Amino acid sequence: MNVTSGCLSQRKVLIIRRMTFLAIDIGNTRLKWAMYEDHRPGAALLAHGAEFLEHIERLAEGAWAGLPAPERMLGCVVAGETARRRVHEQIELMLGWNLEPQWVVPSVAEAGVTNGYDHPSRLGADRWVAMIGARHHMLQLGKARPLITVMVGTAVTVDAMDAQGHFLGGLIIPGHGIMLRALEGGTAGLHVPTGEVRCFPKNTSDALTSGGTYAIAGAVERMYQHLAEHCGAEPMCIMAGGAGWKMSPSMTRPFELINNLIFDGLLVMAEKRWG
Ligand SMILES: Nc1ncnc2c1ncn2[C@@H]1O[C@H](COP(=O)(O)OP(=O)(O)OP(=O)(O)O)[C@@H](O)[C@H]1O
Ligand SMILES: CC(C)(CO)[C@@H](O)C(=O)NCCC(=O)O
Ligand SMILES: [K+]
Repeated sequence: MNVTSGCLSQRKVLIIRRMTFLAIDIGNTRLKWAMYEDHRPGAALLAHGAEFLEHIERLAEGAWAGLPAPERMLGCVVAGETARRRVHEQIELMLGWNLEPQWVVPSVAEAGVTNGYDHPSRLGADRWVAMIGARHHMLQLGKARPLITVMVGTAVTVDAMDAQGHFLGGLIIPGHGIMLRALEGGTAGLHVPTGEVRCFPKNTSDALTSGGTYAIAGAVERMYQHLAEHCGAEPMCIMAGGAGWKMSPSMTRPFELINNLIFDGLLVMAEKRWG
């Protein structure tokens, strides 16, 4: 009898403390989502997935069907108002989900990071969230240093923060895919298969693939130099994005590859918002 009631009350506590959290990242090409057991860094991942933007309408009947109802949701969107509205529609279709969707708007300061952009709210929400996630990672690993956050996706961004967590500014460059498509579209004779990254490319395929890769690696190297000189200290570098690993062999400085940087940033922000 005692044992049974003990189990029951334990179960009750578990149910009360459940704060399931849905994180959504609407990028330039794909929507990525992740369901966590709680809205704090390190929370257990319950489920995750990705959909091309043209397939957002599949979410409610597809990947989200059968998921536990999230208690809260925080998202990050760079794909524009229409994509955001289409996601709201999917959330509304979910039976039993009673969510007030919240979306990150870059501000002057959040979660220990300050924003040096001329117009702070015009900074891409993905860059803001990634920097907050990256700084959280750095502080967990050790002491505060200048920090470069690189995101390798449809576009590439290289963002610099000083050791105090002030965002100094950053670079936006075309992603590898856009660079190659621009060359294919803008020249008469460049239609070749993907090549290898080489120091001295001797065919068109290798020349294009290496050119794109070293354009990205070179931008990171330059930002590293700017930030090291500005701060008088060696920066740490954190790299994220689906194609980050492809850049690894071509990078010139030590860096850390982090898989779910945007989700990590959203978890940090969610904990600050909701405790
Ligand atoms: N060898 C490579 N080196 C660097 N980048 C690459 C390479 N191959 C592909 N990419 C880039 O990686 C991108 C895919 O990365 P990822 O999956 O993070 O992006 P996505 O989810 O499609 O983009 P977004 O988050 O902007 O929606 C492609 O768009 C391409 O530009
Ligand atoms: C630069 C991208 C496209 C990278 O995803 C995104 O962060 C964005 O749309 N930014 C808005 C412009 C800016 O950050 O200055
Ligand atoms: K609903």
